[in-house]
Amino acid sequence: MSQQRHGSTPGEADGVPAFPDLPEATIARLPEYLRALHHLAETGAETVSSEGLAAAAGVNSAKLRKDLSHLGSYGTRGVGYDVALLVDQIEYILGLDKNRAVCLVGVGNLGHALAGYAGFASRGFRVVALFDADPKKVGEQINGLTVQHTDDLERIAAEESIAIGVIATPPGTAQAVADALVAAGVTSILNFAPGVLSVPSNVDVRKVDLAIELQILSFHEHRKASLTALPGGRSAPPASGDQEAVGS
Ligand SMILES: NC(=O)c1ccc[n+]([C@@H]2O[C@H](COP(=O)([O-])OP(=O)(O)OC[C@H]3O[C@@H](n4cnc5c(N)ncnc54)[C@H](O)[C@@H]3O)[C@@H](O)[C@H]2O)c1
Repeated sequence: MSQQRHGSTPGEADGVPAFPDLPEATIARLPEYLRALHHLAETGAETVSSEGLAAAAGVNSAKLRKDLSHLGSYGTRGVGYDVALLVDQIEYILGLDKNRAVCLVGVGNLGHALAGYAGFASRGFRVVALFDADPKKVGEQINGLTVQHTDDLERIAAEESIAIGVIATPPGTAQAVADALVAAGVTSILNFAPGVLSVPSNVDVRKVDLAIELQILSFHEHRKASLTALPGGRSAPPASGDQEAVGS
């Protein structure tokens, strides 16, 4: 089966619905495929085999083929996947062609690092506003943006059509910040503060917690050490999916 041609809307051909209902795990892997594809495109590659792309993305090739089949992408036998076409398809599904406006709330240690990170723009996101509740932070310039007071969040969110809010405030204030973002019309939240946020059903929340990732790695360390300590010195087998992102 062949891939769709450039310029067509992904998902309209081959009986694939215009907007496929993707498993969460597939959605989580699409950005990895995209990163690998961008790298391949930079090196001049026009096509890539499923094995090559799977290796570059750090997943197994059967999983990759299944994921891409959800997009109606099957590659061409003996040729593989068209790199530029697959980039178009994945960017379309992820909505990255929209160049969405993002705001950041909480410009402390973490917030400074996030606000100064150039990688958001190169991956299709415009960080358009920075907010903090501390008057001493208001007015500070970071990466061409001026930190604004959270009192102005609702007005600026409307003016800038902000769709995604990033929370980098202390955990004790994260719920109030989430409430303010929701009241301002923000419907997606990336939360760096530890804890669970309560939001309406139309709002999507993703959380990032490096301490959880470290705890998972700690489990693997613990498991390896306990297996090595078994009588007979049995060595620990690799855990399945060791090389893949947690949650993929
Ligand atoms: N997810 C991760 O892996 C990870 C890593 C580091 C830190 N964190 C979390 O990120 C958050 C920020 O950490 P930090 O070290 O940058 O803290 P910080 O104290 O340096 O910065 C917090 C900022 O939030 C502001 N703030 C407080 N209440 C606010 C409110 N209601 N509205 C707007 N701004 C408000 C403060 O004025 C301050 O500028 C914490 O919740 C921390 O636990 C998460």
